[in-house]
Amino acid sequence: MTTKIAFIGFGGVGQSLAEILLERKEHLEEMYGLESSVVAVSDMMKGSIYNPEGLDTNELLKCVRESGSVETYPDSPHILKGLTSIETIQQSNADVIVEVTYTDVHTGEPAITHCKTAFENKKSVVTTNKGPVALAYQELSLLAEKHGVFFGYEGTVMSGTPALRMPELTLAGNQITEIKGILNGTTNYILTEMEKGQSYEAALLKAQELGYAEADPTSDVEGYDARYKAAILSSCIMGAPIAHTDVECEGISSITGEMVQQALKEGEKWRLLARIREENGEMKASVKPERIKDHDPLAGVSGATNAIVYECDLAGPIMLTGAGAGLKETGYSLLIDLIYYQKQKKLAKI
Ligand SMILES: NC(=O)C1=CN([C@@H]2O[C@H](COP(=O)(O)OP(=O)(O)OC[C@H]3O[C@@H](n4cnc5c(N)ncnc54)[C@H](OP(=O)(O)O)[C@@H]3O)[C@@H](O)[C@H]2O)C=CC1
Ligand SMILES: N[C@@H](CC=O)C(=O)O
Repeated sequence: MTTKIAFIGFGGVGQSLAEILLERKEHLEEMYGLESSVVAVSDMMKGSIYNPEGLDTNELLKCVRESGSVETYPDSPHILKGLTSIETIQQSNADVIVEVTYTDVHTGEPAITHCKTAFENKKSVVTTNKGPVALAYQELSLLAEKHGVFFGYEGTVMSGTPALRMPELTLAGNQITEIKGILNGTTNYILTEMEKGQSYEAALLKAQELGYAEADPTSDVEGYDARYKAAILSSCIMGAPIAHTDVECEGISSITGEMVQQALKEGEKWRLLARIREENGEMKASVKPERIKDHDPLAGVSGATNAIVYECDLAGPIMLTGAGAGLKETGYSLLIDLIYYQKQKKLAKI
């Protein structure tokens, strides 16, 4: 049965998933039985469109890229334009809501409300928005369970690199005692560009152009994005919810070009490191720039690549490295969730 999809937010990541679904259509149907149809898009500035019978994704992407609005899509008897995000979630016939609005690093809204509304209307959610998972994971996963729907959020930590499913599935049975890593692509890109002599400002601009940075890049450079990711890892992987405000947080805005060059001369590199560990029965987490030795595996992680180390009591330390940001990579993280949604549907769990 065709999975009907509604996009709430249609920026870089949303458009990238739409493109992947188009390009891989046959492969997804043959390999995973994932037949999908985009029925709606609702975006703050790019407008809103709904056709219960499905939209032509090629045409949709053409409209948004050429005119900046999905509402230039040709009219037809079934098409409805102008629904708000909440109306789209409540009134459309979508099975899955792809929540890809901006991450608000203080309140998690409006994404938390989008997810709740979807679950209460028996719709599944896949999202790369860190707000709902960092701030309301317990409540939202219980709500999804209560309504028998799926909640996928793989891309909220390290985009398309399976930083959440790998420990949950492949490292199952271990007790994970500590997690540390580089969890923000933008700041790692800036620091490594500064190592090559580039200025902080020029590197940040490039990270924005490449689609790595948050809508407001303060979230990246002040560490708030990585702080959300630390909170997500603590509740989803360590099983210990921690308030994001309890994560010690310092960004990279005070790191100067001179500091970066001085560290290099002394055989060290600056990296923005997140650490989550249990101390005296209490979960502690921090995000801060640290100077690490050149031979530390984390020092070799450059550009928008991220890395994470899980300290496992049985398997020992396991390090995973891969993209931490990027439109295609993050679009792909949503595809992983859609494939898992499809698997659950097949098992009649949802
Ligand atoms: N880019 C990346 O590498 C990664 C991004 N993420 C997360 O994925 C999400 C999407 O990222 P990305 O596509 O890069 O961001 P963009 O800023 O490109 O896209 C977000 C879109 O959401 C729209 N939007 C904002 N608020 C609302 C609302 N209330 N209702 C409907 N639409 C809204 C924006 O509208 P408009 O601009 O038209 O006003 C924009 O088009 C973010 O939460 C981000 O943190 C996660 C991992 C990696
Ligand atoms: N802005 C974020 C995007 C992914 O979460 C980053 O740079 O890591």
